[in-house]
Amino acid sequence: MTIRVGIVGATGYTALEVARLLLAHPEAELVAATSRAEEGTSIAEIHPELAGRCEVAIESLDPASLAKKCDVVMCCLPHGASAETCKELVAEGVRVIDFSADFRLSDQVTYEKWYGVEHPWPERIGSTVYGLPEFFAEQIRQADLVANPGCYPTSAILPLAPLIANQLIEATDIIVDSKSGVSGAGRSAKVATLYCEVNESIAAYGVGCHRHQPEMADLVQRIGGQEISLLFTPHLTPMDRGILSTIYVRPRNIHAAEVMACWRKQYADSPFVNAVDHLPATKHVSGTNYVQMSARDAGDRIVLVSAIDNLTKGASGAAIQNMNVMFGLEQTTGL
Ligand SMILES: NC(=O)C1=CN([C@@H]2O[C@H](COP(=O)(O)OP(=O)(O)OC[C@H]3O[C@@H](n4cnc5c(N)ncnc54)[C@H](OP(=O)(O)O)[C@@H]3O)[C@@H](O)[C@H]2O)C=CC1
Ligand SMILES: CC(=O)N[C@@H](CCC(=O)OP(=O)(O)O)C(=O)O
Repeated sequence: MTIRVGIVGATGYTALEVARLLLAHPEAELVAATSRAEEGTSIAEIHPELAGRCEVAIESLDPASLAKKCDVVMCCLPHGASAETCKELVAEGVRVIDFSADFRLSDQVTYEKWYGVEHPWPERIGSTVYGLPEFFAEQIRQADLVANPGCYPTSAILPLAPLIANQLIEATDIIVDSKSGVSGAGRSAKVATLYCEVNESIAAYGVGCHRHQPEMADLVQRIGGQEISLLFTPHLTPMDRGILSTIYVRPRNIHAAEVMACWRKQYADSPFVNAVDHLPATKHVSGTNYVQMSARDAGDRIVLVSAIDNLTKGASGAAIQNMNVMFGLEQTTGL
């Protein structure tokens, strides 16, 4: 059986990456795509990279019709707008992978504090599986709705969670310093992502108030089983894609070698997580679904470095990995 996939929000960057990955997937096919602005065109007209390879028409969103055509829908909308659409799609009986942050957190109070809006479907906050198959594959397999992880959180949770779970580092002294390519900000026009703003420049943003800070802390706590506090600072860098996170932790009588050993044991059966001896760079994982991470002793700290591609393991590759789990395929199929 071929898995029939639909994309909502087909004009964006993550949608393009889903379509690109589906072209190489042996068990799944893109059958429908929707957009508010580009109804009546085709996905190849909007994304010329796909010309001659993918001629799916773009239609306006009708949840009932999409549910009839699809086994799973990739909902590639911004947070806020996404929850409402996910609710309608799930009500129509189709399985949904939500790319936004709307269902990732454990509780409504934290969501409304950090996102500044009322949640349209609060019953599903805290009862939607977080789409990180490295830890939640069993729940993902059964799910009607999967909350695909945030890009920065993926780069921090994978290195940190096993170290907290095994009590190898101090839980209240963690600094996550991340750099992202500009595609992380999406395709819609914003002054902050104009060429002259980002070219030849690196800037911090969201200092002390970025909404991925509670997501990282929440998930590391849930997986690690103890309360943590962390400080997260993102930076925008003049690259198309990629995230590099440098994470400063305080060891509890261990060295970097024990961190590497812990990761290798934890992720022995996780095909996309690689503890590597070299210091990872975004180029090492570009266009792939891999996470590379490494650890170094540095005075009274250990420094962890992780690299992912924000559009692949940070979004669309992770969604395909989740889809594979939901439909009983190997996690690596098509990736
Ligand atoms: N870019 C990345 O690296 C990552 C993105 N994500 C998340 O994935 C989702 C998609 O991201 P990305 O593809 O980059 O975003 P884009 O901005 O590139 O695309 C989002 C699409 O959603 C549609 N849209 C925008 N606003 C609304 C709205 N108010 N109501 C309905 N539809 C709307 C637009 O399509 P149209 O106007 O044609 O309808 C747009 O093309 C977001 O939630 C993002 O936060 C998660 C991890 C990484
Ligand atoms: C570079 C850049 O702007 N990155 C985005 C995060 C990427 C993302 O899409 O996060 P969500 O899925 O949680 O929305 C940001 O900082 O908001």
